[in-house]
Amino acid sequence: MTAVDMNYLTVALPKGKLFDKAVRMLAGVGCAAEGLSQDSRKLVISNDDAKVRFIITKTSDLPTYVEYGAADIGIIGKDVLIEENKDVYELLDLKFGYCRMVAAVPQELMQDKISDYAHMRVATKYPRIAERFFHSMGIQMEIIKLNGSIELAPIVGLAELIVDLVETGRTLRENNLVEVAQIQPSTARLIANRVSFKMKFERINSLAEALKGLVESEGEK
Ligand SMILES: Nc1ncnc2c1ncn2[C@@H]1O[C@H](COP(=O)(O)OP(=O)(O)OP(=O)(O)O)[C@@H](O)[C@H]1O
Ligand SMILES: O=P(O)(O)OC[C@H]1O[C@H](OP(=O)(O)OP(=O)(O)O)[C@H](O)[C@@H]1O
Repeated sequence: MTAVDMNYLTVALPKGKLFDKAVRMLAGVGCAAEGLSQDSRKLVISNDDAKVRFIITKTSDLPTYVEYGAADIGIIGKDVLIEENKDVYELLDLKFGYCRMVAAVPQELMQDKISDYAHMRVATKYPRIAERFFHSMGIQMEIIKLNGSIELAPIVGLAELIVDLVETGRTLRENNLVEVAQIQPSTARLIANRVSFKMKFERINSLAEALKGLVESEGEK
């Protein structure tokens, strides 16, 4: 079966922090498959009765699968959606996976104002977001792209600042870093391929409506 099989809905799920809750929410609106787990080595899991198949992708690749129509819909963090900048529809804020993108520095490098950091080096997994933020502040910076453990960079002198996600603040604290700017809050979003949204409108729209109802009922608890 190919991704363009009109009878199937292909749903992309990101491996990692958002996976379990995304699976639970989809199951809550009747979109499920047996054995759907990120511990499994299987990357495609189908439910032939419900005519749905799930694909499990690396987080940062998920918008690409949806943009190209290899998946009809997907669930992904707003941070990744902005960073990857793909041509997809954002259908719904699923209101989980709360975190925020911040700029942070080692305590001893704290300055009075953000412009005092001009021309320093910024380590980040999110170069587009970092670039855009400093540009909007009228500050020229050198952006260094890393793939994880960003907090290490200022400790070993690779960069003076970082732009990274903060949830509890524990990672910043334990590495003696302090926030110097809030950049962007993030939650998980439901996204759709533009063509799929038209061709499979009934199915995608009713799923999005059901998820919206679930989000609202969870918000009331
Ligand atoms: N504490 C947190 N740290 C990072 N992301 C978080 C956190 N809380 C929620 N999120 C959300 O979860 C998404 C996925 O995070 P996760 O750490 O699983 O992926 P990743 O680290 O970007 O992927 P990979 O490990 O493949 O590089 C993030 O894009 C963000 O939207
Ligand atoms: O505020 P906290 O609750 O401490 O969470 C924030 C940390 O979690 C994420 O890292 P992750 O675990 O995804 O590892 P990574 O940096 O290697 O991607 C993020 O990049 C921070 O390092």
